[in-house]
Amino acid sequence: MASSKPLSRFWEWGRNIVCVGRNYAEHAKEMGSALPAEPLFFLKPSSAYVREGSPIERPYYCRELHHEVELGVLIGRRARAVPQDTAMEHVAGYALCLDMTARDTQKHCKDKGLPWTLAKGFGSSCPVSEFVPKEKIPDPHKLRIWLKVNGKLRQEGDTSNMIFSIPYLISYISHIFTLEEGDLILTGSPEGVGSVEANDEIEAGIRDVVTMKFKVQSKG
Ligand SMILES: O=C(O)/C=C/C(=O)CC(=O)C(=O)O
Ligand SMILES: [Mg+2]
Repeated sequence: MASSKPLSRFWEWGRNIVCVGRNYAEHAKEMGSALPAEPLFFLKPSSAYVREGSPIERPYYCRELHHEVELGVLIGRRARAVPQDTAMEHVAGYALCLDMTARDTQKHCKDKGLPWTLAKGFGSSCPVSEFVPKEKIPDPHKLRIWLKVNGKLRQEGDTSNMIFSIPYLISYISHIFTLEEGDLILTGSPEGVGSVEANDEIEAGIRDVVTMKFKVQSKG
């Protein structure tokens, strides 16, 4: 377990949340989506952050709220058009993250060719664990990430199965816009995504590194 105190300043700064999609072949397959030739990404507002102790809230327009467990990469130093071979120098550390998704809304957006903001960017759509400094994770591509709902295992994946590696993602994104200190990159979900209901408890972890628990808000 990470023994260090969380560096909450990273979360409090309220920086950008950049999410990568379809970065695991098995998840793209379960969604019936083609594998991306280049990274697919979208943004969440910083108000999407939620820390342990606060609930995940289902947006009023959503009937099918899904969990996606993902490794988060926290940027520690500004990255502007950086090459892959120095990209990891810009990483401060990691966090476990959930990319909570209004799946029915996302399907509607996909069908209509609309952006995914309603489906992915609502308040509390980005629960995060405590911050894990990079020194505690020698190789972020050798991690086991998992998620349980009410004690039952739903997702378990290995970060070695990412289609686009972390240096590739940092380099790619940094050629489109500058990544600032405190920005968080969600690196995509492995397979096994599924629905949660009011009062469900989500527990998730990076094996031997960190765990976190969140409750889904009851209705009313
Ligand atoms: O392909 C789809 O229909 C949906 C993909 C996602 O929701 C993308 C992600 O957020 C992900 O892969 O983690
Ligand atoms: Mg995702």
